[in-house]
Amino acid sequence: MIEKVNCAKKAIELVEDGMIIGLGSGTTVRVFVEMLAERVREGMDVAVVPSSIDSHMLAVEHGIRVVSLLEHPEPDVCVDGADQVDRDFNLIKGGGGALTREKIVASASKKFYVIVDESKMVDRLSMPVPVEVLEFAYGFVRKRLADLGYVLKLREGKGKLRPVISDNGNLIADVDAGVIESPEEVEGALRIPGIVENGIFLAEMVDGVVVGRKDGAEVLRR
Ligand SMILES: O=C[C@H](O)[C@H](O)[C@H](O)COP(=O)(O)O
Repeated sequence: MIEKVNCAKKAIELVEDGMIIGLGSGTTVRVFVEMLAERVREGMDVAVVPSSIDSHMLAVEHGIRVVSLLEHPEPDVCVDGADQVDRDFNLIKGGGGALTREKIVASASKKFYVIVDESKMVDRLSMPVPVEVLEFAYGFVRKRLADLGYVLKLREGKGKLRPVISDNGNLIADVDAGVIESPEEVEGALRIPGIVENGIFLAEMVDGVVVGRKDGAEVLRR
């Protein structure tokens, strides 16, 4: 937890008065929101474009002004967590099923900063890749992935029978692609009609990674 706090503290330094902030989702973002709310109470004027219903509610509960991507199609900065970050800054995201809106908000923003504790830093991406799939296409997508040697598994929910449904009304599933040698290749292979989006965020999107450790945090840039 202290790692997340240190990480969020450092990320707050990247935020300036008057900014529109693309807001990611997840537990690290939650800590960031708490600190951002403090700044807002102190008089900082910012607004957020949330990437999930969860983040939207969180911002509202903390008294942070929420705006839409329709009004602000190019936020100044996006701050979001990740499930894994490799040595080149490729990411896997979507552990919370928010990958599609997160990828949209991160792509739309002028800068994209990833906030993680050091346990997320890995040599190579290796966890199953979250995907959002149209229910209509599920059988086809599963077969196409099996033909490529990948196993697709529907996400098991908590407090709900499967499948987990995204904020956009689609299925959330995970693709086991083993240890990923080439994130570009796997990301390309996951571009199948019916997969709305996949959880590989290529390094070219990332402006910096804020890594939280027990004794502080640092911003790594490419
Ligand atoms: O769908 C969820 C998001 O991609 C999160 O940003 C990611 O899962 C990291 O979340 P956390 O900060 O809770 O580890």
